[in-house]
Amino acid sequence: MIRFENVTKRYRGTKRPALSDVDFNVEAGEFVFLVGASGSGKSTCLRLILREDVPTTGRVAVLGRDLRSLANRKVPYFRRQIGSVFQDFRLLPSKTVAQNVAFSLQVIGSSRGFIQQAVPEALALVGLDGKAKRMPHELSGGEQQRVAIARAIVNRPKVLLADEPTGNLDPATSVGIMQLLTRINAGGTTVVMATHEAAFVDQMQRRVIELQNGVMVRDELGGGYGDTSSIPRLQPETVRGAAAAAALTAVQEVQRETAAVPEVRPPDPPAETNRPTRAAEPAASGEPADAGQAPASGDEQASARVPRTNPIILPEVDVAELGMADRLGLSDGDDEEVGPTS
Ligand SMILES: Nc1ncnc2c1ncn2[C@@H]1O[C@H](COP(=O)(O)OP(=O)(O)OP(=O)(O)O)[C@@H](O)[C@H]1O
Repeated sequence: MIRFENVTKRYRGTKRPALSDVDFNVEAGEFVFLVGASGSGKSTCLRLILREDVPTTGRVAVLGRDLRSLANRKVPYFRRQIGSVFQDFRLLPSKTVAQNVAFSLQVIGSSRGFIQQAVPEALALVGLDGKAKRMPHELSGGEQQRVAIARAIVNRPKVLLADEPTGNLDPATSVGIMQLLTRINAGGTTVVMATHEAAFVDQMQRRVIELQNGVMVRDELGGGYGDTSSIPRLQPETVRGAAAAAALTAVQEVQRETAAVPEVRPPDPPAETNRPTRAAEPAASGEPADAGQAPASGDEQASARVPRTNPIILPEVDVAELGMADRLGLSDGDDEEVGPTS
């Protein structure tokens, strides 16, 4: 279905070829991950499959056609059989969800009847049947990518190319997109997906083609993402000034709380004398009540919750005085370490 024969692609003005002697064959119905570091040549592969570019040497054949001999005027017809989705969705912002999906059918001259039937079907497949009239900006990123997928498959292409389709999405949303692509593949569409998502590649155990600097270094059925040990790890590190910022926040919090506490005055003497008073009322001298007396009644407990002292008045914190700019690492040329240990 997709055949690369000793494909080398050299972009003008570059020293190193983007692809060097790449050779593989994708059969109908396969799900293939293209993996490799940034710049390894994944997108170049997809561009060659879509006939956006041609190899410098070697041959690319898709759906039985040698793309080098495909006349330019026939390229749009050829592309109708290939759906594409990208990291940045590429929706038309002024068209509704349904219009975005319908648009790809209108440009290829599909009949009104077919469009009216195919668009709702595609939106239902991607789980967006209730959102046909929404504008793209009213959707989440995951929903926008679903629209893009609906647009890519509405014409029932034989091949779906996906270039980092989850690159802009959070992990949970990405899982939904991967499930959707798996479902589309299960329906018979060949899927070729370029990705950096090691976890998905490891979990799905599909065919993996790995590129390194344009060279195909692995073609493995049921493979994982591969060796990620060379990828730098993100280590927890001390954030400069974090301790000072936390301390300032805590002080300001206390200030706010104490400022909000009403001044505590001894309660007025009760009109009646038939209730216990000693534990609830401070002594005339202002001394706190003796906690060692008889168990307090409900009233007394409520009274005991009232703060018994005047609020602590803290002076306003002068940020400049604390040298916050320095402590937050915002001043020039100051190497002083301020962190949890200082
Ligand atoms: N139009 C172009 N002109 C010149 N060089 C290009 C062009 N497109 C890509 N390249 C170069 O070809 C190499 C492969 O690029 P490609 O975009 O295929 O890599 P990639 O694996 O898809 O990277 P990423 O994961 O970052 O998308 C890179 O060195 C890149 O700089």
